[in-house]
Amino acid sequence: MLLMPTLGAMAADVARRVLAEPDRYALYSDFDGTLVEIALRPEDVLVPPDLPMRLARVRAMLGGAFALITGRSLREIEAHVGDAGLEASGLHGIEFRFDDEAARAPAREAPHHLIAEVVGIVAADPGLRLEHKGPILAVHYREAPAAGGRVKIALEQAVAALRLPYHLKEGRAVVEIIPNGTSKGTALADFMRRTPYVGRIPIMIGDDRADEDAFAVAEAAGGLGLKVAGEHFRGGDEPFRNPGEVRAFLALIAAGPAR
Ligand SMILES: O=P(O)(O)OC[C@H]1O[C@H](O[C@H]2O[C@H](CO)[C@@H](O)[C@H](O)[C@H]2O)[C@H](O)[C@@H](O)[C@@H]1O
Repeated sequence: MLLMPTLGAMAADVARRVLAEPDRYALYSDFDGTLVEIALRPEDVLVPPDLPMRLARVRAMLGGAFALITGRSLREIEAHVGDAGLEASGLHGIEFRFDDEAARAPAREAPHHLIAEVVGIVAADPGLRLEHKGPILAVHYREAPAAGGRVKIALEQAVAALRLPYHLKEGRAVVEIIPNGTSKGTALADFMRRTPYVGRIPIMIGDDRADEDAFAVAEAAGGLGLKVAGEHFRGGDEPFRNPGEVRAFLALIAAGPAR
């Protein structure tokens, strides 16, 4: 028998509404901290073996209107969940994969002088880790929690001194340097203009600061931003208490309406 966490009232209500009228809704989900539990290092995340199949079923239930919106690269996401037939945006709105077209070419690499500065900052502080994602540089301090404040200041100073069109986005024990112009909000807006997402009520699920940009776009369009509790959202009233509950919510939708 499959043991699933009990869903909170709000998540259960949203699942009921989606199952009653699947053609009215478009669902979007973040990956880390939302579909999978946070791990010490990005490469350590554990993906439940049935997750890719569940994601594909949710997509089928919603007539295709289900996409991942993540800060990871699409290559990384595929390494973890396969392609699961999913449409997705990676790198905070820089990359996309749609069914009807090849992945858009990733944006240019971060400039060499920025990379050199950031490599220096990371090398000076034991426990920091640089995740080089092409256009985006992410500095992780999960293994050196006390370094978070000074890392942010050092990265801010580097971007300002080099006068680059980049901004910082703080995440869960990470600070990312991201080219200006895209976010998870622009990614969600991009999906909302396309078939089959267009005209549907958007529901975004996420656990982090970057997801708030997508929540704002979803809510402005009459939809919902559903928070997952963790280091960032800690109000105690989040619709999801952990990624296990998100997976249970998706499993309910994947199973379809009770007959
Ligand atoms: O948008 P997401 O799918 O939530 O991705 C956000 C960032 O997630 C990854 O870092 C986070 O998860 C790691 C694994 O659990 C954890 O070790 C780290 O502390 C978290 O910040 C990923 O490495 C980043 O590239 C993503 O932007």
